[in-house]
Amino acid sequence: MSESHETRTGVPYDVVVLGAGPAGANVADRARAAGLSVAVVERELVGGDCAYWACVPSKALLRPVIALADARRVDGARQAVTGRVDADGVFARRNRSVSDWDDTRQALFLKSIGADLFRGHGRLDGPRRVSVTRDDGARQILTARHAVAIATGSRPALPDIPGIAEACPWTSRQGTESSTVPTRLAIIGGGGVGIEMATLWQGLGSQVTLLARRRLIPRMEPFAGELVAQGLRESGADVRIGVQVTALRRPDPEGPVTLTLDNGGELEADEVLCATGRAPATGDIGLDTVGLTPGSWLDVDTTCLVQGVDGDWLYALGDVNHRALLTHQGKYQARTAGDAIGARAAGRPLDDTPWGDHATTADQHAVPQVFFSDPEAAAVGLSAEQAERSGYRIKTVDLDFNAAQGANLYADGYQGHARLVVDLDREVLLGVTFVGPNVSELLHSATIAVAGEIPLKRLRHAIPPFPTVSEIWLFLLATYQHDQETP
Ligand SMILES: Cc1cc2nc3c(=O)[nH]c(=O)nc-3n(C[C@H](O)[C@H](O)[C@H](O)COP(=O)(O)OP(=O)(O)OC[C@H]3O[C@@H](n4cnc5c(N)ncnc54)[C@H](O)[C@@H]3O)c2cc1C
Ligand SMILES: NC(=O)c1ccc[n+]([C@@H]2O[C@H](COP(=O)([O-])OP(=O)(O)OC[C@H]3O[C@@H](n4cnc5c(N)ncnc54)[C@H](O)[C@@H]3O)[C@@H](O)[C@H]2O)c1
Repeated sequence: MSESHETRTGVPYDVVVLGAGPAGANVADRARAAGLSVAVVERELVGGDCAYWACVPSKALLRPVIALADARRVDGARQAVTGRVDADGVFARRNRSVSDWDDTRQALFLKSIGADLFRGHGRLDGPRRVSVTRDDGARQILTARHAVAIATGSRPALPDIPGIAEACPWTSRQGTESSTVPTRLAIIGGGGVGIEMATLWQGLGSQVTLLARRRLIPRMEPFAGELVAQGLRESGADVRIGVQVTALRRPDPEGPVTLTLDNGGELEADEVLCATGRAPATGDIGLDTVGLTPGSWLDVDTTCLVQGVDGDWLYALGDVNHRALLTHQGKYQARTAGDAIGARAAGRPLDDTPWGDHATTADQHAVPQVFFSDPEAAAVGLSAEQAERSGYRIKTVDLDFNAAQGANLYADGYQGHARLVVDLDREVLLGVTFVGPNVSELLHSATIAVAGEIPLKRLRHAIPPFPTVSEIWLFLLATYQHDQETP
């Protein structure tokens, strides 16, 4: 074996973290705060997909598109907006937001907390051991006295459509890193990636066609997808719902791509973007060496311990456990698991009862999510359908936002809709959904109400300031009270 392929064995740590995305960095931080030594293994960029190819660049790209649309909704401002979005300016903003895909600052964060960074591909090598293979082939073994935390995230899942390889489709990677605006962009999939990509590329000047098998953003209330589809159509996008792509053709790699549709039609585009979900990044991380199935999502308990592995040492956080594929939930899991690792290492008892210090209870009851489309769609907790399926006795309260004067002052003819899902037995909120301009900033109030299980009688005393978009709370709660009092 050559010098560069030498295997150095047994560098000992308390905790080894696989993957330095938001989940990995946060578990490292909490484990260090508990006084444990920590190694973090990263094969690409410290910061993960979120920082370079997902949340951060997509929101940096979307913000100018939505800022312009917001200005056009206000008489007086509208007249001052005469041009289109400047794509080069938007790309420059995106490049700054991802530090030109340079992770120096994020790596310095790991250094500042006292974690050691190992660059290379990490794999489990039996219980409590991780091998790291560098790009030059050198291999090193790290051992973990207390815990290994898998935070390797997810990757785009491509659909099994004939011609997919020849078509060289974009995924969210190209959708967030491209600095070229395709003249015609076809997007397959109507989930979060599909609607955000449609909003931003239509805003940047592409002619977008969004193809969805079912309704848009189907995990939210049905009205959310309907209003987002309406907004996309008003911006000029072609939104087709109930359509399947059955084949793709791109005979000339430099030429256009043709999509065959199940309704017999064809569609030609310059690029096609697959926004068809995610697969776990667990195919090549040595799961078989600890008795787990490579390529599977990792099932975890409330402290994020992986199920089916003996000895309380293997944790999985973030996308890889498939609980909620969101940065803020991954970070929450990582903080909770980091504290649990610290407690177990010190022999302290855990509080893993619901809402305890070492329980990720919010993953089950109060996951907030915002889609930064135009209008924005924001929801926390259960939709009415999910609540009914879970056996709750519920009442829904629905209102258009124009009930609130604050909304009408925020935007002329503010269009949006809100829904409360009330648990009638306890009179607390199970879920809240808002759709409309800038509702993203309303959502945390709803998350506090849902996670805090605040009785509606008390919530009535939380007065929204006049005249803000938040006034919608006043009208929603008054409507509920009126309906309860009216026989
Ligand atoms: C287009 C898009 C937009 C999104 N927008 C939002 C949003 O606005 N808000 C939100 O909350 N969520 C958003 N998400 C979801 C969010 O990006 C993920 O939930 C989040 O990135 C998950 O964090 P993570 O730490 O689990 O994984 P990641 O961020 O994927 O990080 C995993 C890290 O592990 C590394 N790694 C993988 N395998 C190995 C290995 N074997 N060895 C060493 N390192 C390895 C990877 O290189 C990567 O750096 C978006 C997703 C997409 C695709
Ligand atoms: N702002 C945000 O919070 C945000 C934004 C984007 C993505 N995300 C997260 O990233 C994850 C991935 O997003 P996503 O939109 O890729 O996945 P998704 O699972 O949310 O949506 C994928 C959609 O593609 C459809 N689909 C799958 N195969 C298809 C096929 N062959 N043909 C047509 N449609 C097909 C599915 O029915 C589904 O509606 C999600 O879990 C989401 O929560 C979050």
